[in-house]
Amino acid sequence: MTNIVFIGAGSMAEAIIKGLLEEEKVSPSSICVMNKSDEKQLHYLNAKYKIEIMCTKKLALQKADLVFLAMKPKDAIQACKEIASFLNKQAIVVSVIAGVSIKTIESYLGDRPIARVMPNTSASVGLSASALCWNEKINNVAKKEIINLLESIGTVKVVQEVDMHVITALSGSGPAYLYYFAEQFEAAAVQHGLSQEDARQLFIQTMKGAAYMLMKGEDEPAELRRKVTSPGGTTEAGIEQLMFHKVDEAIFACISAAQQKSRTLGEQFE
Ligand SMILES: NC(=O)C1=CN([C@@H]2O[C@H](COP(=O)(O)OP(=O)(O)OC[C@H]3O[C@@H](n4cnc5c(N)ncnc54)[C@H](OP(=O)(O)O)[C@@H]3O)[C@@H](O)[C@H]2O)C=CC1
Ligand SMILES: O=C(O)[C@@H]1CCC=N1
Repeated sequence: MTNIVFIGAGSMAEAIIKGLLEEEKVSPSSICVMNKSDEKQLHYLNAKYKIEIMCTKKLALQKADLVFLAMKPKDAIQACKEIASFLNKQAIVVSVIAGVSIKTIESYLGDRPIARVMPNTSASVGLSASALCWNEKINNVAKKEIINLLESIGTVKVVQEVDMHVITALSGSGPAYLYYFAEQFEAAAVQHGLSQEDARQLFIQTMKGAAYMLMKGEDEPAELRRKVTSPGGTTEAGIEQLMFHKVDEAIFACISAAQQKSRTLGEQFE
């Protein structure tokens, strides 16, 4: 993939660009990024990553091998209309847009190779959990190239498109839930007298250690929890409060609402 164009220059585009460049999978000069109007953001990206920003839409898209659609769902139709006539026939379109189906994108960009990926912002440190699906126009060579490229920003799971809504809710939005937990646990520890610095460091390391234990996969999550929870001890007292306050129901409602929002966002454009 020698020429990559990003349509959209926000958080997700930057996270992917940062991950790709850090892995040296592509050179800065092979990436061109454009947005709707925020020139300051383009200059920031150019200064930080040395990627191209002054590209002419028509020329950049005519020679693009890969085009990332990285705008909000509400801007997707307008953006697709703006690029449709300039895209070359071979260009592979990779959409990171939440909710919007491949079929909808095909209806604006025509019958061409289109993939949909749901990454997350941990792409910027090479730790995205990306889910990927595609239409039948993507050949095996292109599949391998896309997977190879996305592996430079984290793990890649090839999935059925129908699963993308719940995946968006789980791992696309997921980092935000964990940051929310970090905020709340830190605040609670500070209210009980710990310094913010100590609270943050201890909680981060706790999340990292727990994630590592889960990754090793030697025990189920429930068994790992049991090993921490001494009968009549502190963990039991804490978990009882999580159960009393129905955190399980809150988490179910969180995933339900997020996946439903993904469906609704997509349906708006069908
Ligand atoms: N943020 C996240 O954690 C994740 C986001 N996503 C998906 O990624 C997409 C982008 O999200 P995010 O990066 O957070 O959004 P941002 O708001 O940060 O960025 C959106 C970008 O799209 C640009 N844009 C809007 N309209 C057009 C247009 N017509 N032509 C070119 N560029 C345009 C904006 O330009 P300007 O600023 O000039 O208006 C801006 O650069 C969304 O669809 C989201 O669902 C997926 C996974 C995770
Ligand atoms: O909040 C959003 O809509 C996007 C999609 C997944 C993460 N952020």
